[in-house]
Amino acid sequence: MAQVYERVALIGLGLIASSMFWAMKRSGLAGEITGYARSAETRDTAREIGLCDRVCDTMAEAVEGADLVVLCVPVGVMGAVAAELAPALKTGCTLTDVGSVKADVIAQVSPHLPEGVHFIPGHPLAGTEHSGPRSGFAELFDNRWCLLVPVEGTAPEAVAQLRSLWEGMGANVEEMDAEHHDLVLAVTSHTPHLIAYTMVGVADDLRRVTDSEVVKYSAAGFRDFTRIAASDPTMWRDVFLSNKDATLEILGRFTEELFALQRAIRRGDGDHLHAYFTRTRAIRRGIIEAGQDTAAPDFGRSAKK
Ligand SMILES: NC(=O)c1ccc[n+]([C@@H]2O[C@H](COP(=O)([O-])OP(=O)(O)OC[C@H]3O[C@@H](n4cnc5c(N)ncnc54)[C@H](O)[C@@H]3O)[C@@H](O)[C@H]2O)c1
Ligand SMILES: O=C(O)C(=O)C[C@]1(C(=O)O)C=C[C@@H](O)C=C1
Repeated sequence: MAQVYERVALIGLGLIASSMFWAMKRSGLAGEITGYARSAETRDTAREIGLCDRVCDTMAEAVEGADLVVLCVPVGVMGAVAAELAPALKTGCTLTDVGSVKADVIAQVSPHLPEGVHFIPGHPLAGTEHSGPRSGFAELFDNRWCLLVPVEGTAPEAVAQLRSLWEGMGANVEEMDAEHHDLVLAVTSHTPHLIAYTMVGVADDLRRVTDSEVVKYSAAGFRDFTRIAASDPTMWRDVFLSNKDATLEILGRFTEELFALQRAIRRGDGDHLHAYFTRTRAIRRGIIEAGQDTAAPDFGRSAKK
């Protein structure tokens, strides 16, 4: 595949940045890829494992001369990071991010950007419960969605170039507006994570009553919850604070449905339960038929942590 950008800078060297690096290298999508991480330990690890062509000790050095700069940090610090690197951005470059929330990131980052920089927020719908520079892999984005959220007036050529990069990394690209993105993700990703965190917390409380039986007899459904609830605490704290309104809206609806199911159980209303589960089963089948069963490919990584 042809090169899409001559110079790319990755800011924050965790799961998503490292996966982008390996995916770009797999298909020769970038000439030189520089990287910056806040901690010296992460920079040392990156150098040790060959993550990035050049690992820089300052953000300005990493960004200097880059045609594409990708913010791969938790959503709560996007604004501060953008403010720090803005003076070093090359005129005409594209700045994007991979954050899980879009409206708040746009509000944080936009005020810091100089004229002549194309800001195109993005979000790959792909991840795992692992984090850090060693957790990335080239196949992470294969056949996954990447949502781009261009702000009004963005040059179409800049959007097309970023789209080519994501397609080259294996993703299917769609454009969406920020508010819609945040509501959809509150339903499909953010609230499910909160429910998983809660369920594992409840089981942990119960463990005190049942000794270690929760772990010993953990069934497949609960184990899936524990995988999700093992996700990075900083990332997810920021997601909920950042996507507050949409998450609260979906949680409100969730609570209403939960109460209705609770009442059906108390009243012995099997018809209600059966009809509800029949409806949800059809949704799962629809996802599989559409080829969107999003179980993350493991590639042996679960053994790594
Ligand atoms: N993990 C997922 O499943 C997933 C999927 C899609 C998008 N995202 C989004 O991608 C972004 C990165 O997530 P990740 O999973 O790669 O996280 P990660 O924890 O693996 O990596 C985050 C990196 O950001 C660095 N960082 C943290 N605070 C910083 C600061 N103030 N200044 C500079 N660097 C800082 C960390 O040191 C780390 O290197 C987040 O915004 C997240 O919402 C995550
Ligand atoms: O597979 C996982 O572990 C994920 O949680 C990935 C997942 C999600 O599907 O909810 C998590 C957050 C992102 O912003 C995008 C993807």
